[in-house]
Amino acid sequence: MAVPAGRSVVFVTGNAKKLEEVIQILGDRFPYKLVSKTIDLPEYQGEPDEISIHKCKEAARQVEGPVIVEDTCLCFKALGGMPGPYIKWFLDKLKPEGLYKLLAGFEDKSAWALCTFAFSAGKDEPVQLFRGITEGHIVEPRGPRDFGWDPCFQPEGYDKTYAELPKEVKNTISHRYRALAAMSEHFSQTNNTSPESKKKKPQD
Ligand SMILES: O=c1[nH]c(=O)c2ncn([C@@H]3O[C@H](COP(=O)(O)OP(=O)(O)OP(=O)(O)O)[C@@H](O)[C@H]3O)c2[nH]1
Ligand SMILES: [Mg+2]
Repeated sequence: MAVPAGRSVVFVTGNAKKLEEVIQILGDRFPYKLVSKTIDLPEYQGEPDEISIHKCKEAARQVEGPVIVEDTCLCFKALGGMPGPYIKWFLDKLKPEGLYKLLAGFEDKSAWALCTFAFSAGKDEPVQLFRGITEGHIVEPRGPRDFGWDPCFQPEGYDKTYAELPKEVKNTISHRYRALAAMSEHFSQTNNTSPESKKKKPQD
């Protein structure tokens, strides 16, 4: 499913830090004009794919046009993948210190961050998913506190937490970067092979 050339896609999120990273990561690599809209979409329950599909359908219903949404999970191996999509509430109540303490009784501190972008061309259109995973460990919080659980997630192969790493580094290894790379690649291909790509792109 492609978006007509030159069209805008609305990124619906209530999270300013997510939006900031998406803009930094995408730069001008995305073939459509990305505009953002702040809507606090419902926090659905279920498996990550189902949640992203629901979220995207609701966004498309409200925006009535092409939309992108994103849902982030932080999954602890020792807890069978929990908190997963419920990390928002765990973080809210426990803060990064409490997330670390949650694993006190377990030797295995390994975890993975999963980011799912979901795209729909509009209301009643199908939803496409693009996923990115970064593996790491849950550690005692270190670094600036300006974004969620970043201080307690140390990506594999690094001795710094997401929060301690320069943004330029986080943004080339993160779950969000990987999911966006998959989405950009898909749309670049769709864009290059669609008949519209051979025409001059109209300005918005
Ligand atoms: O330290 C972090 N580094 C990240 O890279 C990151 N990405 C998301 N989060 C947090 O994890 C929860 C996901 O929940 P979530 O996907 O439903 O997001 P949200 O409700 O804030 O926004 P949205 O659903 O309106 O887009 C929320 O608490 C986010 O703040 C992150 N924390
Ligand atoms: Mg949310």
